[in-house]
Amino acid sequence: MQYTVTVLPGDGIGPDIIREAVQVVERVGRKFGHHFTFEERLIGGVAYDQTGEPLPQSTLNSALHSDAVLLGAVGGPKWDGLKGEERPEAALLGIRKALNLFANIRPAKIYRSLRDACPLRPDIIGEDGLDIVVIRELTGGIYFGPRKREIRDGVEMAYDTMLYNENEIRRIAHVAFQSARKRNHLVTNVDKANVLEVSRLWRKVVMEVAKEYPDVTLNHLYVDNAAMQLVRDPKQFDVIVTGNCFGDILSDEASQITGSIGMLPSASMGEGALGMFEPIHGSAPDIAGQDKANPIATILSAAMMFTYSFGKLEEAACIEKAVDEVLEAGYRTADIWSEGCTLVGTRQMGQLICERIEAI
Ligand SMILES: NC(=O)C1=CN([C@@H]2O[C@H](COP(=O)(O)OP(=O)(O)OC[C@H]3O[C@@H](n4cnc5c(N)ncnc54)[C@H](O)[C@@H]3O)[C@@H](O)[C@H]2O)C=CC1
Ligand SMILES: CC(C)CC(=O)C(=O)O
Ligand SMILES: [Mg+2]
Repeated sequence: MQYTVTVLPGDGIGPDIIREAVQVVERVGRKFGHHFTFEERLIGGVAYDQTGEPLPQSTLNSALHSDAVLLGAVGGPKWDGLKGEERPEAALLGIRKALNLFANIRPAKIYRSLRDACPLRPDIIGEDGLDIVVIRELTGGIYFGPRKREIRDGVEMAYDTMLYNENEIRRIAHVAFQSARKRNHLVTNVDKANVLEVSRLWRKVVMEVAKEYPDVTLNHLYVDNAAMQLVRDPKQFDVIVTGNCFGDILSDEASQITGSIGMLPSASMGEGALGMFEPIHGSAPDIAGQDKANPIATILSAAMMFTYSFGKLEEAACIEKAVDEVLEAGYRTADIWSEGCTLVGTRQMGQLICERIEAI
């Protein structure tokens, strides 16, 4: 097959990790007989520096006519002083909205070889490890509601608005229930319905959608309790469905259970096959350009691209198996390193995974 992929390295460690993910995609392409055209475009701080806007139209145009988008990360202290809409993060929100990628799928798995990197007691995780998925609504909620900063009566004030309509809630709820049907038939809805009106609507709509999935059990947790339960007993979860902000925070928390934020991939999908694939972490300016970043989250995001945008499950499984085998062989970037393992940099980790793909 022939695929066009828009590649958006972005800022900080973005170029470091994207370079490795692109090599992996090329290697899988050669192995399975696919041809890729990569269109590299600007996004984030680097785009602002070169064009005066963090999300140039040429980037959006490329994404819109591609089969998929592969993104590194955006942002960093260099751009922290910019106005809201000029900031690199605004570009990320903007491209998600422009492509209508409302469903952010964030799996959190513990690799057998990384049990030592999990900070929880071994009896909490048990022999069969952990495999949960956070389904985060991605184009609504407080990151997109009306906001303002102003001075009233000499006092500086600001507000953001958490806003959802029933259609936005219904479509993400369907994604969660359909996901649960392919997994362990359990959805945990996370909201703050004891306080927030928007959460009361959210919960009502999720309960309505649940009636269409009688084979799936639905639970509800308030987000503060959910944050606590994730580290107390993460195995009680299968699919977590939640809003944009809560999902952002809970998935970072879940990443620590798996060992490192450098391990967790994501897929952002809309109604069609076009998706954007990116690690859940940010641009990690503290380690950018130092060959220290873990590229696995981005490489696993590329695996999700094969599954969700191309429907190529064998190719995705090949990448996942290669990652597993490299970890089993004891190779670790610094964030997941432990005694007795071989410390490798970003490039070597990418290279090792490419070699395994060849060998599988
Ligand atoms: N999707 C995106 O592009 C996101 C961008 N950001 C932006 O990134 C910048 C930095 O944000 P932070 O809050 O520091 O979050 P971050 O996720 O970039 O970094 C948090 C910590 O995790 C480490 N880390 C992250 N990815 C890693 C990897 N692949 N390998 C090893 N260690 C890794 C970092 O070194 C840092 O200590 C900010 O400008 C923020 O707005 C934050 C989150 C998501
Ligand atoms: C701009 C932020 C919403 C990015 C982020 O933290 C994320 O999507 O995980
Ligand atoms: Mg985040």
